[in-house]
Amino acid sequence: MAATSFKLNSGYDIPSVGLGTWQGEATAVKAAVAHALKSGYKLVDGAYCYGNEEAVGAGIKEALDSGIKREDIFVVTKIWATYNTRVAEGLDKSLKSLGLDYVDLLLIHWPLLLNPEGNDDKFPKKPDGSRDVIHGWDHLEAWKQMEAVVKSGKVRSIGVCNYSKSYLQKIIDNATILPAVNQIERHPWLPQSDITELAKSKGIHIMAYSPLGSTGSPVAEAEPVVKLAEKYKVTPQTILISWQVASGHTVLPKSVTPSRITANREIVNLSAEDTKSLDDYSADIVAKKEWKRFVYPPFGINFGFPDKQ
Ligand SMILES: NC(=O)C1=CN([C@@H]2O[C@H](COP(=O)(O)OP(=O)(O)OC[C@H]3O[C@@H](n4cnc5c(N)ncnc54)[C@H](OP(=O)(O)O)[C@@H]3O)[C@@H](O)[C@H]2O)C=CC1
Ligand SMILES: O=C[C@H](O)[C@@H](O)[C@@H](O)[C@H](O)C(=O)O
Repeated sequence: MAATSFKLNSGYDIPSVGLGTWQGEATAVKAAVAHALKSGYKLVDGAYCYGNEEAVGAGIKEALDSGIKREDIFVVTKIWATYNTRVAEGLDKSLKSLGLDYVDLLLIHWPLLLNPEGNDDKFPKKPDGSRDVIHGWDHLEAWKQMEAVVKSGKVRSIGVCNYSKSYLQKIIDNATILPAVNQIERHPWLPQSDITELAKSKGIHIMAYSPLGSTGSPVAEAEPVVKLAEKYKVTPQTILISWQVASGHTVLPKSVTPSRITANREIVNLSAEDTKSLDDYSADIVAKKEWKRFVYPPFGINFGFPDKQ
């Protein structure tokens, strides 16, 4: 039986599958969140910078009003890069938008600082149009503020996103509270095994984002994925999602299409042999440097990802 949840190092359980909400237009994402939670999803993944947290909150409210209990759902939000020196303030903005008094998991979205006094609350730009990055900022500062907000009772677990091996090691070496999670792009064309192995060795849970390859689910066309879909009589997307759960990761497929949202929760029990066949395909992609990273914003910073050196 495929895992329905995993235990975090914070002591809380995290569901194995959650609904992604990035790039979801307000009306569609409200309906998607309500449909997902009413159809059995237990986790919703959002972020301040997605600009749709009021709609996510409205979808959550619709589900709670239908009788679902707050303690039975797991809500994730992320501190955006303009708030990495104002974590408590960023958290309060998201809680207000979501209409909640706590979130289950708060994440640092990217380990850099965008100018908090810049010309835009989310995406400040320099006169030349490039992103207004404050260079020389130490991401440990944000982590210390994350550790502080846990005491507020507004957050149950804290973690990071997009931390490469070197960035994660720096947190591991200096943290009072270890991250519960590292949320990273992960699919067969970008397994990020170096980061995954370090995280697992320290009890840090991996959440796989863009598991389908983001918009248009391009990774669903990978031949080994298509073959396994035929074998298990499911869609390639179901194979991609099930592979993550079989690997011990929480997976965050995004959809605003009700039928797809329902389908994305159907996890198949991949055999050890079939899981390994995808692992081997993925390792071969890396060996041939044919990796594909679909989410890499133009921050102009080297985060230490092997595929970006
Ligand atoms: N921490 C971070 O920096 C990041 C976090 N994330 C999180 O991960 C989530 C998922 O990643 P995301 O990049 O959105 O994309 P996904 O990899 O989840 O792919 C989403 C795309 O696949 C389509 N799709 C979804 N299910 C199916 C299906 N069953 N059959 C066919 N097509 C399907 C969707 O279409 P449609 O919606 O039209 O149905 C959409 O175009 C995000 O929404 C966000 O919550 C993502 C990126 C970065
Ligand atoms: O969470 C999804 C991604 O990280 C997204 O937040 C970024 O890609 C952002 O749109 C940006 O352009 O910097």
